Order: sequence, then C-alpha cells, then structure tokens
Amino acid sequence: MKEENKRKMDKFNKKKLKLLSREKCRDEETQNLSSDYPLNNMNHSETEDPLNDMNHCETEIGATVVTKDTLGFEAETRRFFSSLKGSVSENTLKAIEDMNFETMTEIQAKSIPKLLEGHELRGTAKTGSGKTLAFLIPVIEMIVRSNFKPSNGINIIVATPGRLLDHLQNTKYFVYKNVRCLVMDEADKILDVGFEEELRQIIRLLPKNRQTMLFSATKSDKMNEIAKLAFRSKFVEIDVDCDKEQATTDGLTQIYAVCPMEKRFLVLYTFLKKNRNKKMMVFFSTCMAVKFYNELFNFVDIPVKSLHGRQKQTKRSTTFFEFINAEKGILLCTDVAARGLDIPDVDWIVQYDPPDDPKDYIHRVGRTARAGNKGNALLFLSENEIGFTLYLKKKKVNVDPMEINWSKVANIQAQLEKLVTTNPYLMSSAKEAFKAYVRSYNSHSSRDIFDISKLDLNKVGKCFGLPVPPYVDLGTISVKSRDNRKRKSYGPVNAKQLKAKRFKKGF
Ligand SMILES: Nc1ncnc2c1ncn2[C@@H]1O[C@H](COP(=O)(O)OP(=O)(O)OP(=O)(O)O)[C@@H](O)[C@H]1O
Repeated sequence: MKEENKRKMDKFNKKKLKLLSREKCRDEETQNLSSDYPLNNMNHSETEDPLNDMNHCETEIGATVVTKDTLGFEAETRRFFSSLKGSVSENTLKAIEDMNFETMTEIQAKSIPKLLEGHELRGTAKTGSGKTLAFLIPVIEMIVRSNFKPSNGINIIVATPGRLLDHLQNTKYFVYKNVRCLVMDEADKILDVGFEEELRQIIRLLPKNRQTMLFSATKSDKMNEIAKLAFRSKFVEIDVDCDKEQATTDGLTQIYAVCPMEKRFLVLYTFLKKNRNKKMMVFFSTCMAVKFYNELFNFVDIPVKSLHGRQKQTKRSTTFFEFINAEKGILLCTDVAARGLDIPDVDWIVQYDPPDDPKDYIHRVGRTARAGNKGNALLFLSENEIGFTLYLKKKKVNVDPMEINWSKVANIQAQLEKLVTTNPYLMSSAKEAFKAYVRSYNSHSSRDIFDISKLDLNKVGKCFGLPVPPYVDLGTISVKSRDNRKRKSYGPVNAKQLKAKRFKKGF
C-alpha cells in the first residue's frame, strides 16, 4: 500500500514539476509515432509560456480591467497558495496542502484575491486550468466567514438552471432570501442550450446584495447580456487567454485525418486496436451511435465503455468513476462528457463525429492535457468537411493534417457487414444509429460544411456495417430538431434559406 502511495505521489510530483516549469517539449511517443502506426506525419507548434504575461484584455461591457498593477502583486510572489495565509482560513489552506497543490494557476492567482475582497468577477481560462478552485476557495471562505453551522441548513446548492428555477418558484420552504453568492460555471453553455430565460429569472429572483461569479473556458456573445443583468455596476473581468495564439492548452497535440466516409469505421477500428493500452475518449454525435459501437466493439473483443445521455444516472456515474480510476481504456461518449469532467491522464481524444461547432471542439479536446499535462487529439473529417478546420482556425485552434497509412488499416468491411447482417440485435442497433447519425447531420450548426445533400447515405451505411441503408424520414424530424437546438449559420447560406431549400428537396 505504501509503495502504491509512493508511486502515486512520485507521479503527482512529476506532474506538478511540469506544471511549474511549463516544459514545452512534446512527448517523443506522440511526435515520432511508430512506423506501424496507421497515422503519421505529425507536426506540432510551440507556444509562449501562459504564465509570464499578467496583463488583461479590454472588456466590452464596462468591467474593471485587471492588470498587473491593479492586482497589486508580482506574479511570482503571489502565485503560491501560502500567500493566501491570513485571507483564507487555516482549514482551507490545509485542504489545499493535502491535495499537494502549492502553486496557483493563472486564473486562480488572478481571481481568488479579487473574489476574497468581495468583487464580482467574470473569469475566462482554458479547459483544465483550475477554474473550479478559483471560485470554490472564495465560496468556502464566504461560508467560513459567516460562521455557518450545518444546523443552519444547506450551504451550497449545485444545480442546473431549470431545476434551480423550479425550486425557487415552486418548492415550499426553499428559503433563498439569504443567498449570498451565485456562481455560473460553464456560463456560455448554459446560454447555448437555451437556458437564457431561466437564468434571467433566477438572477431577478435572487437577492441583489449577492456576489456573482461567472466562469467559462469559452465565450459567447450572449454572455455579455447575461453579465449586464447578473453583475452590479462594476465587476472584474479576467480573461487569461485573450492574447494567446491558441485557444487550446499548450500540452495538446492536435491532428485531423481526412477519411472517406465509408472507411471511417475501419480507421477507427485500427486506431483503437493499436492504442488499446492507452486511455482514450471517442466522441460521437448521437447516443444511438455510442450504443451501437459499444455493442460492436465489445462483441469483437475490443473492450470499451460507454457514456451518453440516454443512460440512467447510476449507470453514467458508475462508468464515469470506473474510467476515472482506470489507467487505460476506451470510453465511447457523446457531448455529455465534453465539458467540465476532470478525468486524469487521458492520452487521446478522438472525434469520430466532428463536433457541432469550434467551441464544442475546444471543450471535447479539453478532457486531455489538463493541469499542465500533455495529450493528443484526433479529428475525423470527410473530404467535404475539411472546411471545418478553417472555422477552427478562426477560433484560434490549429490542427495539423495527418496522412492515413492505408496499408496499415484493417480491411474488415466484409466481416463487419456479415456480423451486423447476421446478428438481429446488432442489425437493429446499427439501423437506429444510422438514422440518428443522418438526422444529427441534418441539424448540424455548420451546415454549409456539414451539408446533408452531399452525404452519400450508402457510404454512411458502410460505417455501421449496413450493406443497404434504411430509409430516414428527415422532413418532419429536421423541423423538430431545429426547434430544439440552437442553430447557427457560419457561411453564406442562412438557416432560413437552407430550411426552405431542404423542404423543396423533400428532406
Ligand atoms: N493549483 C493547482 N495545481 C495543480 N493542479 C491543480 C491546481 N488547481 C487545479 N488543479 C487540478 O487541475 C485539474 C483541472 O482543474 P479544473 O477541473 O478546475 O479545470 P477547469 O478549468 O474547470 O476545466 P474545464 O473548463 O474543462 O471544466 C483538476 O484535476 C484539478 O485538481
């Protein structure tokens, strides 16, 4: 047991050292992929030390801009948690010490002192940069300072906007007149998925003399509106990444592979087989695809786990904690796992289905290379979809092309089709997954790139082992899905025009 603890501690200290020195070298293994690897020619780029620059960007909405001077301390001297001595309780410092954290990350160093002083604050920092502690330490301190006792009732509530509003409006004895602090984490996502009205009502209902904190890794325009509503007249704006060249973390190596639609599964199969000793997350666009590929891979003896929104919460939690504790393994998932999950030591993020937009891409790849560690991300694109890399570039995400070594790709299409067509259970699952994929494609945000009229359904069917793809009625479904999801149009064709066009075409 002692040995195990020592090993864990050594591993942790090594990580911490990396975090402190921000070493820039890339993992040899990922740079020089072995010759029998199905993907090769990986490039990488170096970026500057994110901790050197203590200046901040101009804010668009009248916030106080924090600079090195207004923070009132030198970066190097105030970055140690021990510098919080006197302003946070001994117990909190002890808990931080117990976690073996010595140095604050940049967002922590810039946010915690301001929040402890009672300022309202909007903080933006990359995925895995320690935003949780940036707001949690001040929140805990607020509770400590108010001499809160367990007998006083509940002190922290973690909730989605819908559930919180429901309680605020309908739950008897849900006393909220003493609420002192409102934290909105993943604020942009809350707005993206259509919780704007709920958020407005929550903000209106809660006492005005509260402290508000808004945190996220990516921003959206709507956040400015919510900020105006949520904050008192002045708030502190901290955006530690606004002047960085890359929106993703330094330790991340990102590649994309252009792959014909009908060959995507074969490449994925080969990739997972070669990397079965790594810890990987593979993202799909639909729950049904995760379900099908989970059944398929486990059937062909490539053990995988699955996580998606149609599972019961208990199943999701069990899988999540199993994957957290695993040293290696493959997790197939939807975007339910794209944000906020802190899973240690993930080596690869594979995006088999491209994300809905660059922001989702950033959050997905943010599940690796966290807290100063390194990681890799692979994005699958078909030839029609290469334009997505330009959208990524616009959002400061640079992905390098990767050539597929076709001689290494397992040619198992015939076996796949035989397996699916002779197994009724897999067949039914494949059909559902196929239909869900096509519907999801039809409702993609970046529809000028992910254009369903260019999708060859026979080729899509191949990825699901279906020699003959089933019929998919997109007419009514596309309307429904458009109502349910936020739609954006990046290109020259706007959503309304496209909708009209699709209806004429009978989709
Ligand atoms: N000061 C620190 N030193 C070392 N590790 C830290 C420090 N602060 C946080 N961490 C660790 O870094 C990891 C990422 O932190 P956290 O989950 O808060 O990131 P985040 O910015 O909220 O990411 P995301 O935007 O993806 O949700 C966690 O494992 C956390 O324990």
